[in-house]
Amino acid sequence: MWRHAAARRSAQIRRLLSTSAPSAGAVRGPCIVHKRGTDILHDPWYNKDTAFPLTERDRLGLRGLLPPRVMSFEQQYERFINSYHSLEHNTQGEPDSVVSLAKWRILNRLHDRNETLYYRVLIDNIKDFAPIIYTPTVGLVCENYSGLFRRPRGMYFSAKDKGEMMSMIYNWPAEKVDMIVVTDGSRILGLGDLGVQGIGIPIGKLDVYVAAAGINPQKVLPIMLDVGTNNEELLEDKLYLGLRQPRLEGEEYLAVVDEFMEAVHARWPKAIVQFEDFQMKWAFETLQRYRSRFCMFNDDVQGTAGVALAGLLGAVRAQGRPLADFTKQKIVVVGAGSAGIGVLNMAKHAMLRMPGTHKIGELGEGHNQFWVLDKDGLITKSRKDLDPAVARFARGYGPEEVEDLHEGASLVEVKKVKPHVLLGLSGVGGIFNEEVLKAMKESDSPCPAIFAMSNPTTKAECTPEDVFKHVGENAVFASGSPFSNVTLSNGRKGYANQANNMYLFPGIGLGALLSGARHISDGMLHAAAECLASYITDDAIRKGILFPSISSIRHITARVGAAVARAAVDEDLAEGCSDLDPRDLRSMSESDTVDYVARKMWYPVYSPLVNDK
Ligand SMILES: NC(=O)C1=CN([C@@H]2O[C@H](COP(=O)(O)OP(=O)(O)OC[C@H]3O[C@@H](n4cnc5c(N)ncnc54)[C@H](O)[C@@H]3O)[C@@H](O)[C@H]2O)C=CC1
Ligand SMILES: CC(=O)C(=O)O
Ligand SMILES: [Mg+2]
Repeated sequence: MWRHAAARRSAQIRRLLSTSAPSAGAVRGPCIVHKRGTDILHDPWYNKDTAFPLTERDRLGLRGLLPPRVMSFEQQYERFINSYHSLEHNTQGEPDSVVSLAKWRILNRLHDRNETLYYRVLIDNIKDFAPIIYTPTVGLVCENYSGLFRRPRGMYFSAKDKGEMMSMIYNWPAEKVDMIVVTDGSRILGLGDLGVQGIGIPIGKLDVYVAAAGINPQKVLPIMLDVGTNNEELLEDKLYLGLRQPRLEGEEYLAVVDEFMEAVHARWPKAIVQFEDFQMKWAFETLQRYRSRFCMFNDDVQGTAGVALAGLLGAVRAQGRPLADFTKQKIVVVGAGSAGIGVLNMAKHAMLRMPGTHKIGELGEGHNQFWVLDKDGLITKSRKDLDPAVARFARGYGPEEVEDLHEGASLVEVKKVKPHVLLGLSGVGGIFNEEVLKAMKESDSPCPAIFAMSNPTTKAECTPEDVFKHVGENAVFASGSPFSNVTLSNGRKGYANQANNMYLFPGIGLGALLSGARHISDGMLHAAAECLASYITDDAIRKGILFPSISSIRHITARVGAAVARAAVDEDLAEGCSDLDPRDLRSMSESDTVDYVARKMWYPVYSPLVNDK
């Protein structure tokens, strides 16, 4: 009996692994369009521009609406890339912001016109285009969004829509939505409150979801919750497109978010909701409020934490030490906001469960390898009105502390600690100045790690050039936004790693989706972080490479997604999805799970819009 069930299950797994392989025809399915003529040309999902074959032109009422020559997808692709390169050539010498916005416009126009071509060029050139659709350019786009706005993308729920959201959600045209990224615009990257203009962030994050996790773009939904803004400049700007009122606070604010979450859940109960760029108090409050009721996570708190943990473990390996020595690393974290506290919590948790720690939990709550600073300097227990989330990491400065430090000590004073790692999530550009970096020369690590994780580029705590010059060529470096590698004095490369939550959030979302997780647990998030940490080889680490290249993002995401899905199964949180029973997932080997996840990824190809016969 048992043997029959096992045989049936392995046959089912073979079927899953063989039938869902991406191939030109299978990827989009035989979608037969009901639209005709210009309605098709104006629908970016169906539009093929000059690549409509003659049969489709005849049968879909397109004859005469296009120039006569039929171009191939490859020719269209080449034409776009050539025009992109011409734009690069023609804007040489212009200020960076002008060039970046021009690049964003040309990509955005393609996105509006032809999604298949757009996502193909994005996937194939992710390393070059990520800085345009994502950080840093997306920050510039948000800052200028009211002026750049041409046509809407995603949905907008405002404080004025109270009581209407349950019906409004049905205005979204797609029947199924898998992935939602929502913001209230209150802390956009390190740029502060940008109100409704923050919609650029959910759009950019979901583009990364499509490119990295192969989420079908018809099933993603960027959302702005416009509860007002406290940005005076925007409130006075006549062109500002959001509500011109101060932000809702307290229960009024939560009532809007509650209603939105209920509406989403009512229409798409299995959709994953990613909270993005909420100011700290609401980031934590909403996470606690919703995480066990809905399948949601906060990327800034939880995604960032996993990426930083992978970097911190990489820094231990770079020193040639065993991973268990992580518990002895001295880590200075600058910024005690949603991201900084998220990182501290996860790193602390990882220390407590480090293999090699003789007894799980032997380090105990009192074990504190962290020195945390915020805008008022070093945080100690004598700080008044300390948020309980931060209090866990406050230094006591009782007799057990060796360094002569005090409440509010500056970053330069904290050098007495001789930290192994200096990690910035402060949103303050250049705060790791020459003096601070030179102090890191005294680090107890043979290769001090400097993580300047704030975004966008202007807010990075320092540059890789500064690090290799002032800390030394033995340092390792990572930043939230991309920088170029540096040529060191001996001709070697000084690696400018990118430590951005884009390495994890697509896999967290995809793993949760494919496993049909009821909610996203700490175990699933740890599995994601550990998977990323183990992706890099010892050889690469020795060279100072702590994170893989963004070019491998699909491969990384397949692995992370599989790790997350398997963790969901282990914790009995997986309910499966359309073609997958959680028991199938349980019987898959690790590599079969990775294959399965990779095969479920959407890949952009033109599919036939009419039946052959
Ligand atoms: N690389 C990545 O993947 C991610 C990067 N970030 C970046 O991290 C930054 C912070 O984000 P959140 O924590 O959400 O913001 P937040 O506003 O919640 O926290 C900022 C923290 O920095 C502190 N701070 C401000 N000025 C300071 C100074 N001069 N010295 C020391 N600390 C100072 C504040 O007191 C606060 O504790 C942003 O720039 C954001 O773009 C956030 C998430 C992911
Ligand atoms: C990367 C990201 O999520 C942030 O800077 O907020
Ligand atoms: Mg963010």
